[in-house]
Amino acid sequence: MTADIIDGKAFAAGLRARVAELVPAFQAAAGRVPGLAVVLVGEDPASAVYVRSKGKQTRECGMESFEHKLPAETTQEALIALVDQLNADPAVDGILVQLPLPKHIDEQAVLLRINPDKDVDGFHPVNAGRLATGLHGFVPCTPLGCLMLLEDRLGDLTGLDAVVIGRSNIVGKPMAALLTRASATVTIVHSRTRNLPHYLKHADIVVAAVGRAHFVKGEWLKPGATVIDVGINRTDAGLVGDVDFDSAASVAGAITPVPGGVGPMTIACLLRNTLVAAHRNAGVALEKGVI
Ligand SMILES: Nc1nc(=O)c2c([nH]1)NC[C@@H]1CN(c3ccc(C(=O)N[C@@H](CCC(=O)O)C(=O)O)cc3)C=[N+]21
Repeated sequence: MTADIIDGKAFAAGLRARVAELVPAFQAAAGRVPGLAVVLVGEDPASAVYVRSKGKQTRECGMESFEHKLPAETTQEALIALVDQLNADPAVDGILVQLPLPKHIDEQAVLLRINPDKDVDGFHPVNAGRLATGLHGFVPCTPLGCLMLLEDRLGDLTGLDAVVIGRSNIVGKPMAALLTRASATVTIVHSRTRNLPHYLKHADIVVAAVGRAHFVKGEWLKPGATVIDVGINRTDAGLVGDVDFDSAASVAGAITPVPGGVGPMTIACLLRNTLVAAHRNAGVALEKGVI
């Protein structure tokens, strides 16, 4: 193995510490701490683990966590009524409705109901539009975390060739928008791309978000590439990414592990977005670039 391991877990801990440092000044100015509401519908065990860990890390940063656990048979109307209640609650700065939702609920209808200024996931079309047009808004946490790791490793990304594998609204598309904003040259490839290795051969940066275990092979990579693995695939061998780690690590210059790479950054960026939301919602200034 020749690649450096990008320690997302350590970077995320540092980001959470910076969030925690900024909470007291907000509290002094606003007379309250930032609040994050997390809504979980149903009993999916993996989702329950994430929600617990979000609540714990929110409190550890000195912010308030409001956890709403609803039964799997909750109606869309009842869920939307809860979103309305959270939209109207001045103690709630950020709202996260854990995905996926049960089949009988229209996910888009629920996400559309969240006040875009409390949409710390950045999933509302208004925030997708703000990102696409260069306005202030909320950027989805996973791609934001990936960008932070890339800039920490590479500094200025101007002119670098970046390939994003995957075109989801949650990762691929916002990742491409962020890299474009950072002046990288961006290619999006996906399941229907012909000759995917052809595109990877020139990529200085690869972000893999395909949802298929061990999909990206080391032999496809440009030597020295920086590889960000967004995959979380549960296999018999445990949690693995979308990148074939062993072969990739012998070609790449740097690579994120799974676990301990992008996953912890997602939650840290959620707390970061909640802190930013609180400042905006309360009209308290936050120094530019401080977080
Ligand atoms: N509205 C919404 N927003 C989300 O941000 C959201 C969601 N729904 N639904 C599910 C996905 C998944 N997700 C992860 C967060 C942290 C880790 C994480 O910390 N992973 C650890 C390992 C955790 C483990 O061992 O299972 C790691 O990679 O090191 C993973 C995945 C957020 N999601």
